[in-house]
Amino acid sequence: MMDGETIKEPPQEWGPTAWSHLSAVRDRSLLIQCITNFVSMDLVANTLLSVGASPAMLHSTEEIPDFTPHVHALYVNVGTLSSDWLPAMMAAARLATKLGKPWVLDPVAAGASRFRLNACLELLQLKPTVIRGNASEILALSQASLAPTTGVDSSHESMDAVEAAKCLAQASGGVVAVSGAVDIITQGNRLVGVHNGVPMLQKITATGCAVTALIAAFVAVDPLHAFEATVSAFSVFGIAGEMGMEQAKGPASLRMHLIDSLYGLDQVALLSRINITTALPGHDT
Ligand SMILES: Nc1ncnc2c1ncn2[C@@H]1O[C@H](COP(=O)(O)OP(=O)(O)OP(=O)(O)O)[C@@H](O)[C@H]1O
Ligand SMILES: Cc1ncsc1CCO
Ligand SMILES: [Mg+2]
Repeated sequence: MMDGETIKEPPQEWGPTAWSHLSAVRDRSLLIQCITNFVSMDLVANTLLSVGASPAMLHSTEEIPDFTPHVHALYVNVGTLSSDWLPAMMAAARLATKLGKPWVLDPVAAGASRFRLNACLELLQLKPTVIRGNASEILALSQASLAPTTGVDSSHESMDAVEAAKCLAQASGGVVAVSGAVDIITQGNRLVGVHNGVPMLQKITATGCAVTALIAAFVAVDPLHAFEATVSAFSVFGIAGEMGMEQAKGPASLRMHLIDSLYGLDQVALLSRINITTALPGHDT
C-alpha cells in the first residue's frame, strides 16, 4: 500500500465489533462526564443511561480536579457556549489528556461566530480522541470553508466534508466523524461510511449531541481503538433510530422509541441491520 492511501476495511467484521462494544458498555457502569449544552442535557443523559453508562453533567471549574480523575471518558459540547463555560471545558480536557483518559469533542455550530470557532480551535489543541460534527461543522473546523454556517443544523451533506474530515483527522491526530445520511468516520488512512439511521433523527434536537455522547461511552471501553468504537457507536445509534421509527408517529415519539430501542437492542437485530461501507460514492478509496 502506498503512503496516504486509504485502507479497504473488511465490512463483515463490523457486526461483531459493534456488538462487542455495546456489550462491554452495558457490562461496565462507565462514568461519563458531560460538559454539554442546555438543550441536549436531557437526551444525552438518557442516551447514556439506556446503554448502562452513568452520565454526570458536572461543569464547574472548581469540581474538575476532584471529579475528572474518576471518569472513564469526558464529553465536551460547545452548543450553548459562553465565556464562563470555556475555562471548565479547557481544564477538564487538559486533565483528561494528562491522565490518558479519552475525551470527545462536539463542535456545535463551529463556524457560527469567531468566538466559537476560536474556542473549538483551542479545544482541538488539547487533542480530542474523537471529534464528531455535522458536515458544516467539520468543514468550518477544518477551515476548508470560511463562510459562516447558518446555525446548529447542517447546510451540507456529510459527503461534502469527506476531504475536510481527512485533513482534520491528520491535523488533530484523532478520529473525525461527520454525521449525516451516511456517517463518515476517518482516522489516518482509514475511512468508513455508516448507512444506518433515519432522516427523522434530524427533526429531534440534540440527536447529534446524543450520538457524540454514545461515542464517548464506546471509546471509554476501548480507548486504544477509537476508530472501531466510533463506527460501532454510530451503527448502534442508527439501528436504534431505524427500529424506533418502525413504531414512531413523528419526532416526539421517535425520541421515546429511540431510547427504548437503544435499551433493548439485541445481537440478532444489530448483526442483521448493520450497514457499513468502505468505498464511498465519488470518493476513490
Ligand atoms: N438523512 C439522514 N438519514 C439517516 N440518518 C441521519 C440523517 N441525517 C442525520 N442522521 C443521523 O442523525 C443523527 C444526528 O446527526 P445530525 O447530522 O443531524 O447531527 P447534528 O446536526 O449535530 O444534530 P444536533 O446538533 O441537533 O445534535 C446521527 O446519528 C446521524 O447518523
Ligand atoms: C438548538 C441548539 N442550539 C444550541 S445547541 C442546540 C442543540 C443542538 O445542537
Ligand atoms: Mg450538532
